[in-house]
Amino acid sequence: MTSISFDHACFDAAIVDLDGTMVDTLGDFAVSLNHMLDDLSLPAVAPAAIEKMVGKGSEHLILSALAHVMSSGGAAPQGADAQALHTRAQALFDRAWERYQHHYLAINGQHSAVYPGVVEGLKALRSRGLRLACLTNKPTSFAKPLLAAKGLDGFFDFAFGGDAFARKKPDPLPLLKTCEALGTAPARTLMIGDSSNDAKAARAAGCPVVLVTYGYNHGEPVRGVDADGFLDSLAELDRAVF
Ligand SMILES: O=C(O)COP(=O)(O)O
Ligand SMILES: [Mg+2]
Repeated sequence: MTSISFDHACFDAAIVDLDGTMVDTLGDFAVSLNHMLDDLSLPAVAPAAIEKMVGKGSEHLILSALAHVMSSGGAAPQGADAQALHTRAQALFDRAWERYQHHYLAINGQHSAVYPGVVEGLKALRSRGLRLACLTNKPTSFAKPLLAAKGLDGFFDFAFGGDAFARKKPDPLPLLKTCEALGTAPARTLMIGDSSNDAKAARAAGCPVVLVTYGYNHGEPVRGVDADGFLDSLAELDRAVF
């Protein structure tokens, strides 16, 4: 159940996160990363480990996966060992990114599913006259075909990826730029996400923020994050926000 209640007159627009909020993309991440690791003759990484690495963009995801398998998936090394591991992972980055991009674009959406309640929630927001933008940390070239493949693109006036602006969430810049594109004030633009990244960016930008309880929050309980409310399904937006 939801613990929020907003008057719809509070909002002119909503900014909606993609991975972990609208689409469960863990399968796409696992397939693409493991093809990439195989191309580099490195061992595979389990989806449970990948889930904790998602949300901070592709560069972070690739470096985390490389470091994870290069440390044999054991306890994260500390201090000088961690630095040495990061340097080794960084040395493989360019080749890894090229392989990852190749594989991701080849399978984009095939191992992913729209979460229950998403379409109902987006329809409710639109029917109240809110403008919508999708704002994700994944590259725009991955995000746009994914939204189209899942039939979600028609809801959005804009779709911006992690490479659309100079900095990614949790920096407030992408939210402020998205509000600018939408022509709405941050205080009247609701952020809907699944992680502390979304909430921190929203707080710093001055946007109200609600988080879904089913996504990826870097392996931490999402209800511990500072947000204005939590939703078990975007379908709850119909009752919670209006
Ligand atoms: O890190 C990613 O690629 C996913 O990011 P998102 O949760 O902002 O959509
Ligand atoms: Mg997310």
